[in-house]
Amino acid sequence: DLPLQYPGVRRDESVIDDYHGVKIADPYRWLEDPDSEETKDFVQKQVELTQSVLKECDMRGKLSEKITKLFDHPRYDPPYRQGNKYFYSHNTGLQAQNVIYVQDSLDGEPEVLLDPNTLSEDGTVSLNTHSVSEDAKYVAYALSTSGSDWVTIKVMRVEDKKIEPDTLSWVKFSGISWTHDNKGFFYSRYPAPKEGEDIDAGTETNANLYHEVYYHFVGTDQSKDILCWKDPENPKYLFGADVTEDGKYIILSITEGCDPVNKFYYCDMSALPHGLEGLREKNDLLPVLKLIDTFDAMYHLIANDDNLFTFLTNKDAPKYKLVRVDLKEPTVWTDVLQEAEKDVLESVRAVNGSQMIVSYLSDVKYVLQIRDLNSGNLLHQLPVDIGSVSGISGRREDSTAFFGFTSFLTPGIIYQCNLANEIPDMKVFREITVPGFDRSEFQVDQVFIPSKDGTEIPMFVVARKNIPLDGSHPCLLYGYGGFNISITPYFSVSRIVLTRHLGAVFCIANIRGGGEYGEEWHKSGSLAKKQNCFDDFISAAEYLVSAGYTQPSKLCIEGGSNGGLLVGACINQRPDLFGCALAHVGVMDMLRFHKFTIGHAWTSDYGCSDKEEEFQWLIKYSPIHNVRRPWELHASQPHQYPSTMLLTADHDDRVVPLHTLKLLATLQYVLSTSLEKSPQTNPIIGRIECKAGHGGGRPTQKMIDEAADRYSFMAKMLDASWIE
Ligand SMILES: O=C(NCC(=O)N1CCC[C@H]1C(=O)O)OCc1ccccc1
Repeated sequence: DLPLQYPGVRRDESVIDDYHGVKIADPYRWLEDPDSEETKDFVQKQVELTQSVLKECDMRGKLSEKITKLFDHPRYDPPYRQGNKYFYSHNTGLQAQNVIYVQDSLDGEPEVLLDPNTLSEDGTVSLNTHSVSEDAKYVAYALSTSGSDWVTIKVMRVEDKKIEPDTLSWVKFSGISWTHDNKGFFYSRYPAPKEGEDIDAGTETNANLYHEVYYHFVGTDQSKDILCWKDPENPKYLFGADVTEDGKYIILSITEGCDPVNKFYYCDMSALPHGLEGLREKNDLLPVLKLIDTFDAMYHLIANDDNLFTFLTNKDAPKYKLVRVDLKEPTVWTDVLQEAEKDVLESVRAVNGSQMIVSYLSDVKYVLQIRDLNSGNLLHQLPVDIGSVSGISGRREDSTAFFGFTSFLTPGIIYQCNLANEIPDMKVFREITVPGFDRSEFQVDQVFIPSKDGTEIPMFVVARKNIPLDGSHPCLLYGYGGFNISITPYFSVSRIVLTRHLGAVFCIANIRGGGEYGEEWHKSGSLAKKQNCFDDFISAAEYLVSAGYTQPSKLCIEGGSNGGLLVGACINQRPDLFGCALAHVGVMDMLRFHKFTIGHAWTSDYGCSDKEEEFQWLIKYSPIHNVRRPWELHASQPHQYPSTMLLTADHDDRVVPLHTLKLLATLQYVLSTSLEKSPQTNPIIGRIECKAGHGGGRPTQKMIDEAADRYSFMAKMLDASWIE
């Protein structure tokens, strides 16, 4: 087939930056302005080009139908108790957004409490977070529009569902934490942008700086909120304020990036002679005590008994451990639960008086235990399959805990764990079933493959049972590799459809940079060692070919955000190894990412081009700076780039769309010139969604439409055939 005709795009050769003496051109700098007519025109032309390619992807209809059908099953999150009521999130199947229900008891008649579907015609208003007051009289909730990170907090009375006038704006990266007098809650926000209300929040790119903590009194105007914390000397800092489970302390966690490290300040509420109102009169900040005032480790409060505080930490423990301190003797720390030999202490939930539910990550699978909170001693092992545990709910005053379980072939099970008995009994509280899904048709394997430097990389392989390893199967290899995030088994409707109807092999490579083996694993895939992520992913791809699962022309790589960077870097480094590449909302300009919205927080994994040594790391793999005509890469056997779809959305203010637009323009330009030497017939296209963001809060129909687009593109490019 003929090479695609790409839109002619202006290159401004006059934009040359000087990085520590190295001149770097940035001809598509003008694409960084989302509001310019020229950028809008660029986007429009790319949307039209992509539509013309998708029209030829004839599996789109069938994929959309199968994904819709399989997705149309009831889904629940584990319930949690607050006051004398229970709350849970539920979706009947195809609702745009999940709905929050309230019950008077676990088997009481559920009532709709918060239904975001009533807040917009197209389902683009989503519930970002919510928090019920201690007495369950109020629920405060944060709404996001079009998937932006900006949220507006509202308050509703639980009893009669009356929405209070309270409206809190310019909230971002915020929790909601109520004081136990139920008068109000702490939240975090940024100063209102100087251009005021008229921006289309989520489409702007300016940096988020000067985070602040406020306290809001229910029934008052936001202008009356109490400023509790800010730090103008450190504009990058992010703050989170929480009230302890006993209601006695306000804790303030301070981070300056995405590393698992934080400062930990606290304030004994009884030390506030006139309560929080007192702060307003004196125009003071919260009178905190600084327990931890460095960023050399993470301190996550698990429980306190008055001034005895128990923390989950990675201090001298890259696989995490539990420590305890008496606030009255802040230099004396004792170990409650030592760092494990191999497993990562992933989460701890204090429940049932002085017990705790402890979850470990063991070779990327969850292990669940009940331990004694005071001694750390093991009490019981809870039997869970290979998969992921989520949403552990339960408190110290509860003897019942709930948690969710999911895996590649398990849509979802909610377990109820009664801890009152000597032997805790785990029973199925709810099981999600998916009509038309027969798990016996599939199998899941976990393999460990050597990377370039010999490091063993775990990889999950999901396929139909007993496929012949004859290299004939379309294969989708997914990866992330950063920010201490572990990609553990989860039920994915779209991947099940691909495995069932295209005979695809779906693989997740747990490459370095993630949290799968703790902080060492994270660090060995970041900063100067970021190339390890790409080497690991390339090794995983080579294994899938050499083991006979697939062949390069049938291999598709996929990743989102930091995983989009992974895909962008890998097609530059090994264009010969893949037949297709799908990069969602990728970080593609590694020299400028820190200038936009919250990008400055990612220097903890990437470094920053403002520093010479770090510039040298970044320029070597930055996707937009390393696009080469394959002939330049391998004159002997020039291999064109894989068919590539870059995806982004206009309200993505986590990873701003300019990254994707600049890479799209660069690829289309470089790969469509000197075709005689480096033929490029594989299409390079962009899918640019409107009224959508980084991914969170996307309504069901938009998720299905995007999956149908990208996987029908993949099916076409891998020349896959449909299996009824
Ligand atoms: O930026 C992130 N998270 C990292 C993130 O979203 N990243 C990191 C790289 C690109 C993108 C992604 O992979 O989703 O979240 C905002 C935040 C909140 C509180 C403290 C620090 C930061």
